[in-house]
Amino acid sequence: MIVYKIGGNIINNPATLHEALDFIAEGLTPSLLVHGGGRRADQVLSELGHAPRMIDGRRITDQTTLEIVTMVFAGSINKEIVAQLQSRGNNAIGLSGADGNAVLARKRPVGKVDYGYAGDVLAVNGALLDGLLRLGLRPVLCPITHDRRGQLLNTNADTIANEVAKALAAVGHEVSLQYCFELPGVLRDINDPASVITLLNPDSYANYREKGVISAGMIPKLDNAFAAINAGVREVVIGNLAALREGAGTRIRQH
Ligand SMILES: Nc1ncnc2c1ncn2[C@@H]1O[C@H](COP(=O)(O)OP(=O)(O)O)[C@@H](O)[C@H]1O
Ligand SMILES: CC(=O)N[C@@H](CCC(=O)OP(=O)(O)O)C(=O)O
Repeated sequence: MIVYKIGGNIINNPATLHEALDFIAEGLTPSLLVHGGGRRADQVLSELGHAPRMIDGRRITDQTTLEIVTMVFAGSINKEIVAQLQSRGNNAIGLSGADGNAVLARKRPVGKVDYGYAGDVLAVNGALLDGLLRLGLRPVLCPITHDRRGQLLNTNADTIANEVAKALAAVGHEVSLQYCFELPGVLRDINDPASVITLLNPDSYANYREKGVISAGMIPKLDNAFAAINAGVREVVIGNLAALREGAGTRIRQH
């Protein structure tokens, strides 16, 4: 089983989005899709005069931001992707974390940083996702979660992908988690697409992070990737569409 995650830069470029959806729709292995859309949310927030704020790749989500990102992630992006998959013969079904209690979260406690309405995942409804897959549906999850007390929350999409992969691994599936973004992998030099780090383990990750080689949105992506591997997900691959097609990109190892 494959859990695909497509990120903000893929979604913002119609050509790459269509290419990614072609690739996902063609696959014969059962799969789920988790999407982000951080770039689109940034644009809409700015257009509405509400400046986006991020720390370490995670959004500070105040009440107005939550309302806007819900419209963007659970509304337009999720429904556009579902409609595009339908046009490719895939019976896709769009879900926020509140739908079918797919992803239960709790508001992140205020620590050094107050992230506002950011959700930390408590549980993924693996039985629901498994059931939808058995019906021949392709679940498409957006990064809006809920706390079961009526509060919607904003959760990093990489985290959702990782939690979904872990939940499916926990019910006995062999899961490959594939993060599709705009670069051919994690790079030693962000300006050199040929500098792909083909294998990362916790030590080399810590080292690259210390040197500032790995930063911004790549930090939650890799934190999640290591958490997934430690929880029984068979493989995690990070790369662009070409890399994923060829089995290239960056692979995450436990040691
Ligand atoms: N060493 C690195 N290699 C590749 N990308 C990196 C690296 N360090 C930081 N990044 C940044 O991480 C970003 C990917 O994270 P993010 O924007 O959250 O991804 P997504 O497109 O999946 O939403 C890249 O666009 C890049 O700017
Ligand atoms: C809490 C938090 O940071 N949520 C993310 C959810 C979207 C996301 O993760 O989108 P990408 O995959 O495109 O980065 C955000 O609001 O941007």
